[in-house]
Amino acid sequence: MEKNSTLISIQAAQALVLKYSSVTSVIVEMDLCNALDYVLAINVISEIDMPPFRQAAMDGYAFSISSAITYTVVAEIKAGDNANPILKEGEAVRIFTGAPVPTTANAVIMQEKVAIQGHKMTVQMPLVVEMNIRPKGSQIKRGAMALAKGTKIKGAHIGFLASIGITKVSVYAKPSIAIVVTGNELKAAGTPLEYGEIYESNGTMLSAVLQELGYLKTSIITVADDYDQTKTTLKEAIQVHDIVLVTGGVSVGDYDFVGKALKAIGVKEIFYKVKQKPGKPLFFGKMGSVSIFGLPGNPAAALSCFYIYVYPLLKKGEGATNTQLLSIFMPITSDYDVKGDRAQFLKAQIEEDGVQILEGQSSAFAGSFGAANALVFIPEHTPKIKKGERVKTILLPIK
Ligand SMILES: Nc1nc2c(c(=O)[nH]1)N[C@H]1C(S)=C(S)[C@@H](COP(=O)(O)OP(=O)(O)OC[C@H]3O[C@@H](n4cnc5c(N)ncnc54)[C@H](O)[C@@H]3O)O[C@H]1N2
Ligand code: MOO
Repeated sequence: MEKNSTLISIQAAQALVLKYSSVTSVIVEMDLCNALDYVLAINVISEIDMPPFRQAAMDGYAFSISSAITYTVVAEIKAGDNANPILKEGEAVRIFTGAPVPTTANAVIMQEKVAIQGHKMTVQMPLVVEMNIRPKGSQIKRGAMALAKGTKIKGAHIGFLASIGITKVSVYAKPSIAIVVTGNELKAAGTPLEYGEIYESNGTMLSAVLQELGYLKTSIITVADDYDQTKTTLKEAIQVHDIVLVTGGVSVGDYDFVGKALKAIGVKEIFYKVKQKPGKPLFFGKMGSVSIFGLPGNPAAALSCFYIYVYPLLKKGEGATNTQLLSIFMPITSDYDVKGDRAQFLKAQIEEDGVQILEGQSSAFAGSFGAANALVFIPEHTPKIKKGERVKTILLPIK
């Protein structure tokens, strides 16, 4: 990492992150019930027809339509019954939702639409062949694709795959992610602060945000502002993780050891410093297949950089084609004076009539991020934005 590297543009930095990241190559088989938020690596093919038999969709009566309007009820079939009685003309069975419809019946009438007298059932509505019968395989046929490779597995997918008897799926392994927080001033919450200390929050925040995105394999490692310790810690973290997010120590101060340490252990710098606010001192490097981000220590800057650069890398790893966060153009709700020349990401809240840029834009303040559901992107050299002007609004992937 060179102190005087030229700042690169946001677009160039984003392109480099994608260039140096790839779809996760490790595929693991796992129990379906644990597969939430994993990305399917191999298509799932259904081994059964669903439904596996002609299924009653209503509680009522099943019969074969004839010219008669009154039928004799000869049997009862409920869900789970293994029964397929042969119905003669004029005969019906009492049937319940989910039960197998006899092969010899071609209609189910709901019980609200019949009159019953003893064993006689009289239909009180026009009949249509196959009414209220879910055809065998109508949801999915045996041999058809149930879920395509590349799908991020949601709760509904798990339900559908369970319905066709799938118990295991092959998914891309999730990367293991180290969050290395640097700084002598950092103290774990729970103990009183000495003068000059602050509570560590970047590690906790990034781990929570990763968890929100479905990445649970994270470890938070703390290191003091000490060159040798920083080197050893980073080396160890890189050896056993796929992605290393370092926060703090990436700027130019005498005690900012991250860049020097990364260089000394052989991390290849892909870029350092981006023409943006916040997050100017952002570092991205590679060591073998491991991606290393040096995020700024300022919490809001670290989180901005996470969404703009780390998120796309994670999406690429999942095999997604759209790796950036979704963005839309929206009018801003009041005039905004832009400070500085760098392109900016401003914490913002989408409201009914547009997007509001929030108070508290300092990269040291994490609080306003909590109120934000979007980041407004302001291109470089924009002095002022007038109320109603449409601005690029990046939607945050928050729950
Ligand atoms: N002479 C210059 N000074 C600075 C520049 C510059 O260009 N020239 N850039 C500024 C900008 S912009 C940023 S951003 C910061 C980034 O610095 P570092 O990444 O080296 O971060 P630190 O100095 O270690 O910390 C910055 C700030 O954040 C607090 N911090 C750090 N880690 C955590 C944590 N885990 N949890 C909570 N808070 C944390 C730290 O105490 C500092 O207050 O550099 C500027 N300086
Ligand atoms: O670029 Mo720094 O991230 O503004 O505070």
